[in-house]
Amino acid sequence: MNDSPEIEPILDQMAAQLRPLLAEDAAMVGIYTGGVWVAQALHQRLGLETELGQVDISFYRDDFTRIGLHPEVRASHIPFDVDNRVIILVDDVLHTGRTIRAALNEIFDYGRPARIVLAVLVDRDGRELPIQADVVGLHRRLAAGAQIKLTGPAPLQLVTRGATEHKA
Ligand SMILES: O=P(O)(O)OC[C@H]1O[C@H](OP(=O)(O)OP(=O)(O)O)[C@H](O)[C@@H]1O
Ligand SMILES: O=c1cc[nH]c(=O)[nH]1
Repeated sequence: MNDSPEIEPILDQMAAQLRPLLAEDAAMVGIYTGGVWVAQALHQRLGLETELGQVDISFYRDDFTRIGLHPEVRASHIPFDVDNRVIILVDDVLHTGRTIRAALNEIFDYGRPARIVLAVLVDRDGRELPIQADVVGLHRRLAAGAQIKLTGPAPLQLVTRGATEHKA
């Protein structure tokens, strides 16, 4: 079901919430795939000088040894020194929290940031780890089998698949 709200105003709102949290040398990292699209939009709105970083968390997944490698693994690229920096970590959907756990592990392999701020376009229910976002575009409560997916890169749209959404 394509029930996509307008994404551009949500991105504007997220950028406005992020602005006061930025230190002078703040940098941004997006998680492939959808998180990179959202990060590109926020990076541009915030006018960050540091080049956008991208991570593919496939090697850091906690089920990696069970399911193996996704056929389409992209190279992670963090083109700045993470030590002592404020890093804005961006993803499209926060669900169980396992992707964010993996991304944090990967970032810490590069160094020790001063702070990591988490921004997500959609915060849906179903957390399995104690991870919360600092900036959220929209909240969704979905039935267990349902999925909300960001399609893109242009236009960015949210598509809900599976069971019916029961509460916004
Ligand atoms: O909180 P979690 O339960 O970990 O789920 C959230 C992740 O699920 C989706 O990624 P997916 O693995 O589908 O990859 P994609 O971004 O390439 O579609 C989404 O983009 C988030 O990264
Ligand atoms: O609904 C969901 C859950 C996990 N990942 C998504 O992209 N959507």
